[in-house]
Amino acid sequence: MAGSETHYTLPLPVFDRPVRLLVVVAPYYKDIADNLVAGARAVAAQCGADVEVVEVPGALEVPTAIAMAERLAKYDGYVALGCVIRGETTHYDTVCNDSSRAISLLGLQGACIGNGILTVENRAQAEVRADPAGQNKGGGAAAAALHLIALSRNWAGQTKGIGFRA
Ligand SMILES: Nc1c(NC[C@H](O)[C@H](O)[C@H](O)CO)[nH]c(=O)[nH]c1=O
Ligand SMILES: CC(=O)[C@@H](O)COP(=O)(O)O
Repeated sequence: MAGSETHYTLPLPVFDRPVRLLVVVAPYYKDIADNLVAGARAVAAQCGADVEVVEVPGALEVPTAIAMAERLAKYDGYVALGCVIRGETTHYDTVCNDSSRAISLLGLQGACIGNGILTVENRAQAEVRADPAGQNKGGGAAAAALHLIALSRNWAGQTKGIGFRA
């Protein structure tokens, strides 16, 4: 790890055929969301991926929209973006946990999803995490989706098949 990095980052995958990414963003905090999308777009561009962006009202709607898109069989992967900032009530926990859980369940069903929904205590924490020149969590979520797409493509056709003997 070099300089001010806080964690190791895998090199981006290389693709030999087109990649279609859908970014599903909740612009509940619009400036934060805009930065997350900018970071995701920049990383997608580095891999030559095509990007479509759709907006939903809040983080809770993000996995629902991804599930709807997955049924279209049109995208190779998804980037979930948004920001949840703790308020006065327990609603914060519901929005954080349910959006995250639903995204994870979609992933276990085979969707290639990077989760870039920020779950923070205050706006300052969100700003540094969304900033493409800061922690760039939007870019990180795009990279995660791209890595899963690459893994899934590399493994396609490598099943044991009927009658396989080790
Ligand atoms: N409080 C935040 C929300 N809340 C809204 C929910 O996500 C949802 O849209 C509503 O309950 C209707 O189903 N959403 C965020 O993205 N961020 C928040 O901080
Ligand atoms: C994260 C939330 O759900 C939040 O913004 C709602 O705020 P509150 O708990 O004050 O209603």
